[in-house]
Formats: sequence, C-alpha cells, structure tokens
Amino acid sequence: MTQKTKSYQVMIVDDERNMCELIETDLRLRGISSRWYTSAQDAMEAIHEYEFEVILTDVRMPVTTGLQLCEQLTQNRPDIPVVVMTAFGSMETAVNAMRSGAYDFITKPIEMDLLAITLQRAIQHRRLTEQVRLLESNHNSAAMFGDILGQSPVMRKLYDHLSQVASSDAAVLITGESGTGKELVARSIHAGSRRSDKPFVAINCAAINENLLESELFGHVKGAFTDARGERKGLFIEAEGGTLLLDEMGELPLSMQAKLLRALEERKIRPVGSDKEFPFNVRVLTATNRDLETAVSEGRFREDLYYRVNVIKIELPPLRSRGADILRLAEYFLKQFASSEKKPISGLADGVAEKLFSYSWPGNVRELRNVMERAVALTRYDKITVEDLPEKIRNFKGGTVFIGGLDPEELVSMEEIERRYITHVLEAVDGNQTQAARILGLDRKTIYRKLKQSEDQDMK
Ligand SMILES: Nc1ncnc2c1ncn2[C@@H]1O[C@H](COP(=O)(O)OP(=O)(O)OP(=O)(O)O)[C@@H](O)[C@H]1O
Repeated sequence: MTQKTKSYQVMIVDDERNMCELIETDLRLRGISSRWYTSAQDAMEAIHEYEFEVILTDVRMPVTTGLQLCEQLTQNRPDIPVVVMTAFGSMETAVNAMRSGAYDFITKPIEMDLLAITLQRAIQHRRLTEQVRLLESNHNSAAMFGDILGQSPVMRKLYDHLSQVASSDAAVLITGESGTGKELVARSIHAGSRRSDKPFVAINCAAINENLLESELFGHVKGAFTDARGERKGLFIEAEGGTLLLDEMGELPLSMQAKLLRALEERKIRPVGSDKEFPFNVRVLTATNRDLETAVSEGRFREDLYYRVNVIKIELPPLRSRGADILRLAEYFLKQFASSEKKPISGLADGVAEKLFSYSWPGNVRELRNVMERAVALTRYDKITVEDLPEKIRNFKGGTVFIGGLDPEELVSMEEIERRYITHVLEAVDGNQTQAARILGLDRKTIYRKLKQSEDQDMK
C-alpha cells in the first residue's frame, strides 16, 4: 500500500517552469488544485502516485513530446482527459493532438479565463463518464463498484453497503486480511461521497516512527523539535474537506491513540510545538488487518477510540472464500497487464484455473495481481500456462483436502470425492455450468450425468 496518496484536479506538464508556476497560481486563485511537472517522464511516474482529474500538457517538450505523452496516457489511463497547449497558429499540431487522443486543445499565449473553462469542462466530462461507468457496472449484475471487482454474493452485498456508506459522513472501520482491498474500498467510499472533489489522503500508521507520527498527522511549528527547520501542515489539514484514511490503525501506539481520540472528539488539531488549535473538516476512515476487539480486551487499543472509529464496520472477505471472483480478478488483471505490456495474451490455458482455485492466497488480491503481472511478463504464448505460475502455486497441495467439507480422517470412495468436488466448483462459480465445465475439464453433460448418478446412488 502506498504510504500517502493525494488527489489533485489538474496535472500541469510544461518544460518551462515559469509557465507551470503561473498556471498553478492562477488556478489556485480560482479554487482549482494542481501539481506540475517539467517532463513527460516525471508526469508518467506521478500518475501512479497521485490522482488527477485532468492533464494539461504543452506539446513542444524535449525528449518525450506532449503528443507522445498524450498517446501513452490514452493507453494507460484512458479515463483522464488530456488538454494540450499548442502554439498560436499551429492548427495542424492541434489536430494531431486530437488524433492522439487529446480531449481538447488551447492555444498559447494562454488566455487564463478560457483555460479555466476548458479544464472545468474536461473535469465535468470525466465525472460524468465515471458516473455512467459506475451505473453501468452496477447495472451489469453488480460486477464492479468503482474499481472494486467481484461478483460473488458477499461482494454484491458489500456494494450495497458501500453506496449507503459513501453518502453518509460516518466514521468507517475497514477490516480484512492484508491485500483484500481495504485501501481500494476507502478510495471508493471517498469517490462516491460529496467530498470527492477534495483530497483523499492515506497514511500507513505502522510505517512511521512514533515520534514523527504526531507531526505527520497534526503538523508542527518551526523549531518544534531538532529537525523541524520549517513549518509543516500535517495530514488533517492537507485532507481538509476530504477524506483521511488511517491505515494499519491497530499499530497505533497508545500515546498517539489518546491524542487522536481528543482530535476526533473536538474536531480540532494542535500542531506539535504550537499553543493554537485548528478546526478541521475531514472524514476519517480507518483500516486494519488486526483484530481490534482482541486488542481492546488485551488493553493494547483504547476502547473509547475503538467505538469512535467503528461507527460503521466493513469486513472484507479473504480471496480464498470468494469462489469465482478468483478467476474474474485473474482475467481482469491479465487484460490490464497484457495491454500495458503490449502482449497479445487472450486468457488462461487449460489447467491454470484449477491451480488458481486450489491455492490458499494468503496475500489475497494483491498476491493474485502480482502473480498475473509476473505471468504476463514471463509467458511466451498467447495464453498464460501453468508453467508461468510461481512454483508454490503449481505445487500447492493444501486446499483440496477440505473440499466439500471433507475431513482428512474421513475415508470415502472416488465417486464421492468426485461428486463433492463437482459441487464445490459449481458453488464457486455461482452455478455457471459452462465455467464449471471448463475448470473441471469435463463437458456439461458429463457433469450432469455424474451428479445424477451419485444422486441415484443416494436414493438406493
Ligand atoms: N476487488 C478488487 N478488485 C480489483 N482490484 C483489487 C480488489 N481488491 C484489491 N485489489 C487490488 O489489490 C491490491 C491490494 O489492495 P489494497 O492495497 O487496497 O489492500 P489492503 O487490504 O489495503 O492491503 P494492506 O492491508 O496490505 O495495506 C491493489 O492493487 C488493489 O487495487
């Protein structure tokens, strides 16, 4: 998980630093947040670090031009509209930019009022497209919610819950094993809330030393401690109006728990070394992969803070309990990586689905994503083969013993094992017989016959 993530409305890319600063200042005065980069390379890297709603780029830049950047962006992040700045009178460049996937163009010298309108229109366009995508994906039997993918019954229930949660302002505690998508869920809650045009900031409480955590969260004044050369705002102020995710909340030291509780109760923070308090308007979400109730009963976590952050609880299921979602996610990641690696990979070869199914996925969706990324990079074929999977998955034996609730001590016939396994696979794919047939390597008629046979056997 990223330690800190933030969203801005506009990314500015121009090799002339002065131009960037000029635009940033003008946009700030109009209430539009932005961040600038002086090369396309830096811009491409920043896309992974921060969220942007629109990108404004100059066309003429050394090394990678604005047009090339535009092409790269439309492939990697087609959801972010790009507005290009072209020199006055170079209509041909503007046309080329639109061909490379730009949303709009504006000519230099820039007329700031026009720029602001163009950018706002692009932002509006993006929000509408996002909403349509969200509505469509919810309509398509709730296969997705924002960027969260999954169709298993437990995920569908989660989507219903999330849409209610997003519209309220209540504190939410998100629990689940590592890699189950807690940060993703927090982002979706923010994206679906009325705070969505304000920042989303996430901090991993376990990754920061206890002494620094207080100033990271609440800020500090100049000279508050030896290394505090300048002043720092702190994340509560950075997230003003938006959402702050405190991840790995279970790792928060007791001394910080007391300070956080006071801040949440009074809705005010006091920067380290300051005698002034500052009010904040931030929705606080927390996430943990620890059992906080046990931590409370063992005195490691304050009960009063637990109740304050746990107004609504969202529990994310481990991947191994989500049946067919394993395959859906695998295919989703496969498509993503195949497109970014530009490899023509069309799906999973025979035998891969069974391997993915029977593995226990201790690292959950993150592990599956990494496995698919590696497989796409490794494969020499147009499908992912069993050889492209890591050894621990190829040779995994653990899962099968428990299929169909089979006790390792229980001795049953091969037919019975077959019947239980077929039933297990059918349940896992929500009764989709075509998919079950593909995984089992049997045709649908044979599946039906085998289940029928054992039913007849039971009747005798
Ligand atoms: N349902 C899902 N659909 C699509 N991608 C998912 C889903 N769940 C998780 N991911 C992806 O898996 C990775 C891990 O997710 P995330 O960082 O949200 O997990 P986490 O529970 O916060 O992990 P940790 O506890 O280790 O911080 C991310 O790349 C995320 O985008």
